[in-house]
Amino acid sequence: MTQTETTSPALELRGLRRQFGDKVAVDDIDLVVPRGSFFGLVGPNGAGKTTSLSMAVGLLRPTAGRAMVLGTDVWADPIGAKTALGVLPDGLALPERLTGGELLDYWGRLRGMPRAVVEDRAAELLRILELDEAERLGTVVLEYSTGMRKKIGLATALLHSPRVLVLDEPYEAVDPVSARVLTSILRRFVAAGGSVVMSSHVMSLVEQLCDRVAIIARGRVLAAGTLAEVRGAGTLEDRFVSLVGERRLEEEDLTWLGS
Ligand SMILES: Nc1ncnc2c1ncn2[C@@H]1O[C@H](COP(=O)(O)OP(=O)(O)OP(=O)(O)O)[C@@H](O)[C@H]1O
Repeated sequence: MTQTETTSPALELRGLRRQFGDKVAVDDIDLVVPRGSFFGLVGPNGAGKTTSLSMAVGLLRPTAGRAMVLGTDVWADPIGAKTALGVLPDGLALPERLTGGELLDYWGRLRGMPRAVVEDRAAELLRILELDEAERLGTVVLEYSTGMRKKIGLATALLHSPRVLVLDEPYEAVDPVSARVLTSILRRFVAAGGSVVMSSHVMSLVEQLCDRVAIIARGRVLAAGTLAEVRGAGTLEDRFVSLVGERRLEEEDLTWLGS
């Protein structure tokens, strides 16, 4: 490990910006995720969470700004940064005609991992994430349910034992039993010195898991800091709604529904 890696934040976003035509999806975001944190990124639909995370991990080129993983610039040294990263992107495009085990084998080889290590870890991940039955039946990813796809995506993120995990809505579509397993995995990962950045719409989950939070809306950071700093005296949901603004259904809205 280099000096920079031991002292730099897990993730650092500086002036990160992304435009799609005239639309500013991410508007000069600055965020620092200290090493060893469990960081939650929350915001309403279309806030810019996926766009920010995609730029942070080298999947989407920023219009401006920088993203650093353990001090390594993601865009200047993509291989260096990606070695340290485990990523669960939004809508992960997976090779559909492979079984989960074959997919992990392929992924491990892409990362240059020894075959035996990949085999052992893949078998363990499939068992722990309860994908082993599908594997035994030869189910290919094309036939996976939404939650199963999420789980095999998580397995690919974990396979090479990264130091920073960046997960876009990892709990979405995952059943409660598997969600508990995932929580144990992530907590153990952080306890062992890893760092997690995850986006979620489930405030209670973020409150339960994360020690640091950022609330973003319309491509800007509205609040960031420790969970206690961000939520203040109320709940995270209270703070979220007060910053983002509440929308109510008026009496005259949708009167045609159910009439
Ligand atoms: N490829 C694209 N082309 C044009 N606009 C885009 C593109 N990707 C994202 N956007 C826009 O950028 C904004 C931010 O989108 P983004 O997917 O980052 O939001 P999000 O916070 O992840 O939302 P959600 O919670 O609904 O997943 C939205 O207005 C979206 O329409």
